[in-house]
Amino acid sequence: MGSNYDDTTGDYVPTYALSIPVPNVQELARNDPLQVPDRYVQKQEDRPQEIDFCYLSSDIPVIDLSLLSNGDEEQLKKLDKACKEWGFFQQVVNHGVDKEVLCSMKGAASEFFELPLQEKNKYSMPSDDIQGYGHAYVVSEEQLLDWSDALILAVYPSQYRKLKFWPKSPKGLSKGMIEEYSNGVKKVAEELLRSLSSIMGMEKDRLLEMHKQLVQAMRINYYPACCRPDQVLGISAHSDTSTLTILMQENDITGLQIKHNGEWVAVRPIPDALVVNVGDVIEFWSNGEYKSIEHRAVTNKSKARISYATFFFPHDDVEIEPLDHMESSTSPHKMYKRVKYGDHLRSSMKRRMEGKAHTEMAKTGKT
Ligand SMILES: COc1ccc(-c2cc(=O)c3c(O)c(OC)c(OC)c(O)c3o2)cc1
Ligand SMILES: O=C(O)CCC(=O)C(=O)O
Ligand SMILES: [Fe+2]
Repeated sequence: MGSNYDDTTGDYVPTYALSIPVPNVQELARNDPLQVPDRYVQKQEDRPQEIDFCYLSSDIPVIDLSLLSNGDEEQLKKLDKACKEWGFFQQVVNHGVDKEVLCSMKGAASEFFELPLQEKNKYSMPSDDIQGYGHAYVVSEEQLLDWSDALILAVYPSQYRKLKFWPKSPKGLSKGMIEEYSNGVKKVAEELLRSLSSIMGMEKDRLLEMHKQLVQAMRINYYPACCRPDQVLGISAHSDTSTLTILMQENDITGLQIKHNGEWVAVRPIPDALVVNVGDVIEFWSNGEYKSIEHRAVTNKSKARISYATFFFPHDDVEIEPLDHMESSTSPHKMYKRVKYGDHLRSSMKRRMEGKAHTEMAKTGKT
């Protein structure tokens, strides 16, 4: 497992997998809005089809964080059910992150993406890093590509930050702004981890302690409008390698879809709600009782969409394996092999995002 010296902070920061440089999609769409290059056209079976509305967005569980943090039994039951049946839930009310902070983050990020390419490229992601502006998870010249660009930043612990990738303009997407937003969603994640600890039959702080150090990274996705939204994917189907992911989406553009009982369900945004999904680490610790959710993002013809994913995950050295007490009558043995978290994260980054392939491989220990 590697680390790199960061000359802006003087710290050693973990390094990740190589990614092959690919064109900027926003520029591609701007230069030729009526064409989709072949490399972005998905295989027939992966293309977003019309969803037949077997499940509706409104079926996705909604959790009230303020009730949950007061130990409300009904919300705890709802959380347990949401994690078991969906791996995914929306919090509408009382998540505690100031609406102004959510709005400022959105305004600042759209200003960033509107900067000229030359300006944004000052923060360009090197091929041997996962931080910066560009594309991660591109592992072969033949791989089909997603219709999006991203800005990825490690936020906590602060020594993982590489400040050379933190935008200096526009002023709005400043260090202070990113920290304010990140501190807000961190409190939400910590609260949820306490409740998850309880429903997994442990002391409230146990899950947090098991991280050794709660690592937090942010990925701001930019999906340009696309003339053929039926042929491309904004982000291919995947589950997050995190413990939990908190996603903020635009209030008025639908793009996120989750796989539920084999069907894709559109997650229509609820204004100012934070969307939360269970990541692979919870799936492993819970011995598969709570599943990391497979999800993807689709594009649309008329509007660009921006989404803000914050990943929370353990320190690289933490050994992840199903907890002894999570072996149950339905899964009487440990379904996943023990793996160092850093190895799981890096091996998932060495592969293209492909649904839940990496959690399936973790069952055999061949990640
Ligand atoms: C030190 O800088 C970083 C470390 C890790 C990440 C990061 C963590 C993830 O868990 C993660 C992820 O789960 C993911 O979904 C598969 C993803 O792509 C959509 C990530 O880019 C990602 O990054 C970031 C920065
Ligand atoms: O844009 C979205 O709604 C999904 C983004 C996502 O899945 C991710 O960044 O991991
Ligand atoms: Fe994701």
